Amino acid sequence: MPTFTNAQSASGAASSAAQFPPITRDHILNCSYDSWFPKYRTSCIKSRIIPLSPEFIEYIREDGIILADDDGAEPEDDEWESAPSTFRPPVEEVDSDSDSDEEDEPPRLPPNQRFPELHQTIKDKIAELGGAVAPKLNWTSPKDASWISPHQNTIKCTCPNDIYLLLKSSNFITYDLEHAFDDCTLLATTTTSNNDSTSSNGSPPFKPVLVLRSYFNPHPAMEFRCFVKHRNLIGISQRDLNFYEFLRDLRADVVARVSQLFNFKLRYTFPDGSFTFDVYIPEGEGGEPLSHARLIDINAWAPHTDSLLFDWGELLDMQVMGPVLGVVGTDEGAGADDVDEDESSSSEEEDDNDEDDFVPELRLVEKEDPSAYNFSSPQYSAHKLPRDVVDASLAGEGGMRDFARKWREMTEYRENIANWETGDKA
Ligand SMILES: Nc1ncnc2c1ncn2[C@@H]1O[C@H](COP(=O)(O)OP(=O)(O)OP(=O)(O)O)[C@@H](O)[C@H]1O
Ligand SMILES: [Mg+2]
Repeated sequence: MPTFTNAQSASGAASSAAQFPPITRDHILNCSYDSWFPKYRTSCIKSRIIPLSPEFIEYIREDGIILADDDGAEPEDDEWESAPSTFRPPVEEVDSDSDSDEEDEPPRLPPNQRFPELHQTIKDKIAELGGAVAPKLNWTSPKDASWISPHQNTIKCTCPNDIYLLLKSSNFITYDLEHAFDDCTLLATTTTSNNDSTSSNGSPPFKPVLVLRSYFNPHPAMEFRCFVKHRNLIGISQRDLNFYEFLRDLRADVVARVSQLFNFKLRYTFPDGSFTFDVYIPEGEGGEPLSHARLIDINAWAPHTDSLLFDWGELLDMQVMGPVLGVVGTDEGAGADDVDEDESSSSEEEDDNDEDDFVPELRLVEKEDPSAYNFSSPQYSAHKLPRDVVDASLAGEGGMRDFARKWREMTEYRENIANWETGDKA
């Protein structure tokens, strides 16, 4: 969900100056997976939504990574045995062996002891979804942490520990917990709080959920982000900003499949008139080049949503017709619920052939397009760790273990030097 400089499009820089209509907490909440998935279930990837307890959120937030120890995996050597389920990145923290004025914290328990029911539910849901899932929280997936995955640089998870490792290693996930409402320009009138993302008792001001989606191998060329303004589909952009020659021949089919999903499902039913949605379009069957578009995600019409090959400025300036017949109001201004269910269900199947429809522009990366080459660094590189870590993770469990040992030696060596220099020899 968040945009970060290295992941942004070449046009992204201009978006900061763009004038967005007021953004409310409802606009953001309407894009939370649990808000829209039940309504569009038949167009989505098979998913399960698991409400998260405060203990789980605390676990995700805290430093250090303690994984469950109930998966039956036996440590292979003594080094690993000394730290069977704990791997701590080098964060600033007090060494438990060193003298400290601070009170000793009680030892942290692994997830299977800390929130056993939730841990079991996650196991059960993974099994229900066929044994492999792609996780996310309400808005955001941990795609910046795929480097640490044991499943070849993907967000594929086959056990709860895979999920914990991804969630705890991801900076993007922190966005959901700490910054989800940062873009809001209108404060909630019914609460005394500002748009802080934590309430006075420290829990998020929304119902945190873990979303598990049945895992498949998406072809990145067939992922698109679609922009909706005043209930008109105005633009479609490739999500993966590489050049794919074969997409040229599929232009008309891509627009047709996206329009079909939009007109039949989303257009009059989504609570806001302006939003973006992400789709995946699988290969077709029976002579059809493409199958139905699947809804992957819905994102707010807000600066934190990456506009990819469009510029937010041009999307905001684009002139579209006013409210479409049968829809009451638009999302201009504070109101978010501008269509009710009765209206939406009656008009859902009727408008595929609206003659006055805005023709959406499909933007693809062209062969000589600087967008494809403008990235001096790969996506999410700002969130990656040193090459050593990546190599270690790619080398599988053994590689990570070896890396953990080297890391430990390195930090111990540094601590010894530091202690020695301050005269506090270890
Ligand atoms: N079920 C799935 N199986 C495999 N990969 C998936 C699945 N669902 C999503 N993905 C991959 O994960 C990527 C990110 O998913 P998603 O769009 O839900 O994350 P996000 O954090 O909301 O992204 P953004 O910040 O761009 O809005 C998708 O582009 C897709 O490549
Ligand atoms: Mg998203």
